[in-house]
Amino acid sequence: MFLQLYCIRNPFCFSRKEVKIGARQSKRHSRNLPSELQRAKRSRAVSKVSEHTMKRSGSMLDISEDSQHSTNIPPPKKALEDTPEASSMNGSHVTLVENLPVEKVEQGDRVAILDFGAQYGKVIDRRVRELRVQSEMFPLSTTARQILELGGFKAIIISGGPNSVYDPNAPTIDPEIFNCGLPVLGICYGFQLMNRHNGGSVACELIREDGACEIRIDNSVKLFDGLDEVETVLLTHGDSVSENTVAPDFQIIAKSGHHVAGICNEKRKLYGVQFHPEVDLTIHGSKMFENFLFKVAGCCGNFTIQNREQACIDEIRHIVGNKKVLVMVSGGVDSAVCAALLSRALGPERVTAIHIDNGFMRHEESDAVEKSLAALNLSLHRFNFGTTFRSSTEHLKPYETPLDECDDPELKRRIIGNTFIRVKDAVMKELNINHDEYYLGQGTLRPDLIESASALASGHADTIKTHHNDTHLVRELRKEGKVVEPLKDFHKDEVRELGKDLGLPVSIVQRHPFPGPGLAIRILCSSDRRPEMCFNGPLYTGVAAEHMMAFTEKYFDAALNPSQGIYENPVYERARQDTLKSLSEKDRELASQQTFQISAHVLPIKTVGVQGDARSYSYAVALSTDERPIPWQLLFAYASVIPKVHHGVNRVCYVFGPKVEHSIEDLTRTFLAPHTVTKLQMADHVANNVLFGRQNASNGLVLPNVGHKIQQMPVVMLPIDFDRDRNAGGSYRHSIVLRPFVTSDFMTGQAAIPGIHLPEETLLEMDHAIRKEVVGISRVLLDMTCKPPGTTEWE
Ligand SMILES: Nc1ncnc2c1ncn2[C@@H]1O[C@H](COP(=O)(O)OP(=O)(O)OP(=O)(O)O)[C@@H](O)[C@H]1O
Ligand SMILES: O=c1[nH]c(=O)c2[nH+]cn([C@@H]3O[C@H](COP(=O)(O)O)[C@@H](O)[C@H]3O)c2[nH]1
Ligand SMILES: NC(=O)CC[C@H](N)C(=O)O
Ligand SMILES: [Mg+2]
Repeated sequence: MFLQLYCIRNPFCFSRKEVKIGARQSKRHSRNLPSELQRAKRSRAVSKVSEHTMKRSGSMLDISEDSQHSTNIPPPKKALEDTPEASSMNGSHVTLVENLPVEKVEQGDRVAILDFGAQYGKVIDRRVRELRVQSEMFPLSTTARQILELGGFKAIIISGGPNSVYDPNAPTIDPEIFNCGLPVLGICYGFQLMNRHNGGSVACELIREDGACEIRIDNSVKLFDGLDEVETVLLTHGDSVSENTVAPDFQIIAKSGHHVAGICNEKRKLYGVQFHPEVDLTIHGSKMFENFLFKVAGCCGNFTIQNREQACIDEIRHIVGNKKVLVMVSGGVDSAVCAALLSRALGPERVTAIHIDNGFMRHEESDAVEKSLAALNLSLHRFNFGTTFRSSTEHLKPYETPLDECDDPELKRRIIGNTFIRVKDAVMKELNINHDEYYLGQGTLRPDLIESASALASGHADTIKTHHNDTHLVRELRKEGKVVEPLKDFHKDEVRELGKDLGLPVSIVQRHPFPGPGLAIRILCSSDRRPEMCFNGPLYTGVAAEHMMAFTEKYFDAALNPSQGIYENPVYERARQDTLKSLSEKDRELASQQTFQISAHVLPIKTVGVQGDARSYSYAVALSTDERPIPWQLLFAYASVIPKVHHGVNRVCYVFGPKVEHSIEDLTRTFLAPHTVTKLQMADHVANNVLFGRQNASNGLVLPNVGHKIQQMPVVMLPIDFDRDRNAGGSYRHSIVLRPFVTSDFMTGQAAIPGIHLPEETLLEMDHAIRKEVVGISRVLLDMTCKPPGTTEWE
């Protein structure tokens, strides 16, 4: 089939290309849980409570700026019974200090995890424990001797990390780890360390890989026993090992294109994988851990998992003693579960809940939150501090930019997080709460801490973004021992399970998350009308945008037109293969009768992403086409491939409507002004009404409620007018990005694909309804990016 592709960004418009596209075979398997674990899951007997009935009493408080409500609540609930037979996972803690304050444990097999600052270090720990093997996380400086002296360890797992092993200052490992006789599994950075320390080398390559990819494996080795020859795995790396840089005495056991994706020395029981078996996007990751733990390391899986609910309650009682807790509740599942646990542990009379409307909530969100939390029987006070948040500044900076003049996403986050704490202090004063008698309760989860690079989660992680519940002021409070966060070792799916066990209503437990900083981060601000585009990265150091587009052209040539001669280069060949594989038979057939015209524009905005366990802040690409039906398979294939070859790009979107004709050279000046927030509130409201089937479609039909098919849908505002009159002055219009997202734990995930995860008509209706009902909208876009390389949120 032939495709005509335009890649356009001022003034480097590409010529028309005629190109060929092939077919995709994609395969998904469900995880193979070991039968023991499945039995454990089935037999999980956790005490249930019936839903509370709401009793309201109490007075209105009078301290907020706009409005406030107070709901004082009912009699203590029966404390949760111990359920020794219950088997839910026990959380673990990272050993933070460098000199191993770990007790010798006599019974059971254990696995040591060396933490090199991975985003997924605690996910490794979780997978091991799910297989009923105890695991312990250690700092990267831990030596083989220390591990052997502690005793009981049957294997070592080395995590990924944000660094490059060849950097002079990169964290390194005790080489004896590879000679101490214990089986070792190195993951990503851990694999790269293993290869380098055993005589191989690692280099930064032209093509990086972020997202789910198909690799070929040698399933005759123990690690891959029982798996298919082609497996879907998550890769996220810029450094690679190639065939001729593998350590001597190691065999290649997996390949991703021309990159080596796995090595082993079976005799020494050393295995290294470039991909991440611990995350959901590696379809058979659990099976690989099972093979490593049981077939390679000989663990017996006899670890008894403690009742996690009871562990949380014990922790709360231990920290709080006979004092009280002021718990911050957003209406989301984490804080609701946290509040329910506090209430069980301490009795509701010792728990006060506050909900703060920071001015960046969704349309009428705080009303809905108050109603939904009624089911929790809490003493709930609601306050509105919109004006305070908007004018708040970062107190650590010498210059003070108020939030509503900020365009730096990290600065916005820090201001918002610290303002939450200052506002909480004002609320305590108003409620006559004595600081000495109260702890602060927060529904902080593992991903919040890991993404904020908290020492509570890892010693060496990169800051992807500062979550509002882990800013400087929160950390100060933690140091004083004034914070209680019982869910800090949980992931979202585990919190939901716990919430269900606690008897919380489905409406709360299954609610889509909403970030604390809310719409403030989802509005991409711009103080500059004419942004400079500057690509910094391995490929673009010191090189201007036109070079990037020239590279794009070359890449698209390589991907789609193999007959032009430059394609012996394995990088281009891999890119071409990836694109070809991503097309279904049907699309290929359709494509063979048609000519596609797709434009690619690099947008002059950067957003936060997570690549190779590190933060990225890179450009977004917008694809558009006049082809109908919309060639989704092809568009999603580009979305996966473009960031691999353009290290300056971490997101790819589709622009609904006609093909974008002009390059985007200027931005709509945008700040967090009230009318801007209202505009996004409206767009978000309209999009969610369509998603949850609450609104008639433009053709009069009621679309089905499909909200449960995805886990979240950030609705984001871009300071871009795609079709503005180029002779006029600046535009006031914005565009809206829809980010429907499919995930279980939010550590990794994928963009919802029209026709697979969500009906296409739902998305088309969202586009139509937003443009019809919200004034000043240019275009609606669909984010097609996996996490990694993009995050769930845009900012
Ligand atoms: N508007 C708010 N008022 C009071 N506390 C808040 C607010 N927003 C967030 N928080 C606090 O920050 C914590 C982290 O927020 P986060 O959004 O991750 O969790 P959540 O809102 O409880 O659940 P979800 O992730 O499902 O939205 C919350 O558990 C809560 O303690
Ligand atoms: O309470 C929060 N405070 C924050 O600062 C924050 N940032 C991201 N999120 C939510 O976390 C999940 C993962 O988001 P990302 O993929 O964008 O990192 C998604 O569900 C996000 O909505 C936040 N929640
Ligand atoms: N996820 C990782 O461990 C990444 C390792 C290294 N930083 C890379 O990009 O290759
Ligand atoms: Mg939330």
